[in-house]
Amino acid sequence: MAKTLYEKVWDQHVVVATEGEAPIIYVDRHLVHEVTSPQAFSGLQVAGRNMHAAEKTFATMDHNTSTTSASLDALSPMAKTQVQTLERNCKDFGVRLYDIHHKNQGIVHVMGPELGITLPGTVIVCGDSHTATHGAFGALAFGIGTSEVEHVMATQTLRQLKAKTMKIEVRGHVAPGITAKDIVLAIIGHIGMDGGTGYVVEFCGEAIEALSMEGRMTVCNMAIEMGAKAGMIAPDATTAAYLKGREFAPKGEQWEQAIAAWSELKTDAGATFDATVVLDASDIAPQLTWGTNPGQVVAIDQLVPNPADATNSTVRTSIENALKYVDLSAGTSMTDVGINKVFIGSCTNSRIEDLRAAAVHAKGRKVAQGVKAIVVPGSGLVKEQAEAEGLDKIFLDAGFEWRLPGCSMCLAMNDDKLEAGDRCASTSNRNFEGRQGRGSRTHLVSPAMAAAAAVAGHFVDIRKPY
Ligand SMILES: CC(C)[C@H](C(=O)O)[C@@H](O)C(=O)O
Ligand code: SF4
Repeated sequence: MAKTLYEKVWDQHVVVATEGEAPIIYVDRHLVHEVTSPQAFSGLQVAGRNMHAAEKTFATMDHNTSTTSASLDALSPMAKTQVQTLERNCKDFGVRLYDIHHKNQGIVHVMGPELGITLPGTVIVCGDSHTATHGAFGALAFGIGTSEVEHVMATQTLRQLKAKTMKIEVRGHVAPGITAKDIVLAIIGHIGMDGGTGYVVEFCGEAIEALSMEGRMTVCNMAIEMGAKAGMIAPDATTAAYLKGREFAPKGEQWEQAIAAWSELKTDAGATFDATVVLDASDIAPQLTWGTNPGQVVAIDQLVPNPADATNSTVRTSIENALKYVDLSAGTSMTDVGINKVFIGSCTNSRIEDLRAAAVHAKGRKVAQGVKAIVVPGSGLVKEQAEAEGLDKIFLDAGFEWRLPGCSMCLAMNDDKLEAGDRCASTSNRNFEGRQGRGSRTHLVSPAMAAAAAVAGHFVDIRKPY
């Protein structure tokens, strides 16, 4: 029977399927960070259990670490406790840890792929919703809750219901300057913030195939922002080229075997999806959110929407509420919206390609007066590479701050927070009320759009001179 990519990976991982019960699936890789692991580790401790396969678990510190100092003393008491607890737990249970002094430390969804921990056809879980990122490699990757983290630690398996399947095809090619972030924001604008609920989404089509692995990760990262359980992209030559030679990727004969196995990881002709969405890539302009969820998005040459144009009263109310919170008036041109903060980073857009795209707009320019802009590489390796390419210098010369890796301003869980009333051009993935700091406003954009906003002081259409 013809199968989708998801069904193939799923079938290869079912360990127990009992009639009337959710199946149990095998987990190949478990990623861990300091925020969602303490209770899971202590659950094991209390039960006197060991980890089933500690070597398949990889830990990093990212959410509440400091991006200005690699010293524990720079952390708040709560953050310090979480970081130290992770350190102790990893030691006690024999888990490999990339701590704040390690050169591979970074955001869990940046660090995993770049070390080759993320591989096609695997099941990857982490106590973090943006685990969907790893689906860019044709892995089935999704976030789990803390009690499930403990279950995976103890058994290397997980009880899971099978999801429905959705195909999102982006046909044709994007115009120059249009990035993966614009593609995924356009998709969310099209299907809505809950359009993917209950589904594992497979992204496909020429525009997706044309993306680098960095771009594919950006797209899958935001699968969760359309409500999907996971996002997947079939592995191909781009995937293999990215993985070759990475620390935990297969080597020698095993590499050859892996390549052969990965070539099977695609949706068969004739396989059916429960839902299909088709977009035309050439219609996609630079995107930015205006509201308080990622589906409240427009193209840069559009206006802030008018609640009066809403199709029903629920939509009207949500537009009204969002406009009130973000303090924008209907009909305002998006290019007239000024910002005072810029955040280039997060597991959506902090990889080398993202920093290169931002640097193009920073080069030889200056951050506008009154704007504070920070660039936060996603990992130690990204930072190292960016510095080798001189990107740090470009940013610093332009007046951006160049920081240490971490989640940073994505979520207001560390020192990098926005203040009430701040308006931020952010390359992250969530823009709900207070996400980057109480009373702050977030506009989600691509790295190029964020850097351009930093130098202009307001949003600009990067397709034209500004
Ligand atoms: C802290 C963590 C549980 C959370 C998540 O799961 O997504 C965070 O990474 C986020 O982006 O809000
Ligand atoms: S960068 Fe943001 S979205 Fe990604 S894991 Fe960290 S907090 Fe979550």
